[in-house]
Amino acid sequence: MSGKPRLHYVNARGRMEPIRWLLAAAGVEFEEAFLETKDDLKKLQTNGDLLFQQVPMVEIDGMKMVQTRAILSYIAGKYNLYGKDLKERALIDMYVEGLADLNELITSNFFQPADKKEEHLATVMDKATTRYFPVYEKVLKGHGQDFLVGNKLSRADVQLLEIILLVEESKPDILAKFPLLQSFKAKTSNIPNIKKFLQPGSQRKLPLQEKDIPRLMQIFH
Ligand SMILES: N[C@@H](CCC(=O)N[C@@H](CS)C(=O)NCC(=O)O)C(=O)O
Repeated sequence: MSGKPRLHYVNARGRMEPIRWLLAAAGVEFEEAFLETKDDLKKLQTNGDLLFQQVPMVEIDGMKMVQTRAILSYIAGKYNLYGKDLKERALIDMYVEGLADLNELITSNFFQPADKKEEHLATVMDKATTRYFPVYEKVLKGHGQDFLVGNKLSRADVQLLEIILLVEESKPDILAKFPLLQSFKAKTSNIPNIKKFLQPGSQRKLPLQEKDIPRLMQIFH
């Protein structure tokens, strides 16, 4: 055992990607064990390694943690990315849950029938522009800091940057009307640990391709 957290998931973004992002932002090196087949998943299930028979699973500090949100909370708490008190934590949780909702909308686009994808994506982008991004723009404005909460980086900032970049893959000008989010993006992308994670060849995963979907379905269904 190297002592590094060991991530068990498929070689794709999915539910593990925010965990990769958070560890990278915290400057924590991690190892990945990719599930290639349904048998790999079955093996973990049979060994009793997965509390609810599901991944993501992260081996960390002698635990085999499952449930994405629980894993993220643990990492955020451990690496001081979760606010300085309960009130800051409450704000961080609200901001993060909003981002999780937006992320879910984006991800659901993959599962739309081919002839509905374009229309669905337009609806999602509209929601991003009218419901979600205005909130973060307003928070940054009201708060007057480079970060969403307090005056230091938190898991909310890390997840906001992840989602901005994700949305920009479908709509590169999505931040056109959000000047504070533009400077937020520029500044947080330049934080050394994050900058490193954004370089090609890091453990950050590429967008899911249509051709990968059958392979992932075969493992999970
Ligand atoms: N609430 C869980 C859901 C985990 C989940 O749905 N995992 C899927 C892969 S993304 C899975 O393991 N599916 C296999 C199964 O349910 O048997 C979390 O957030 O971690």
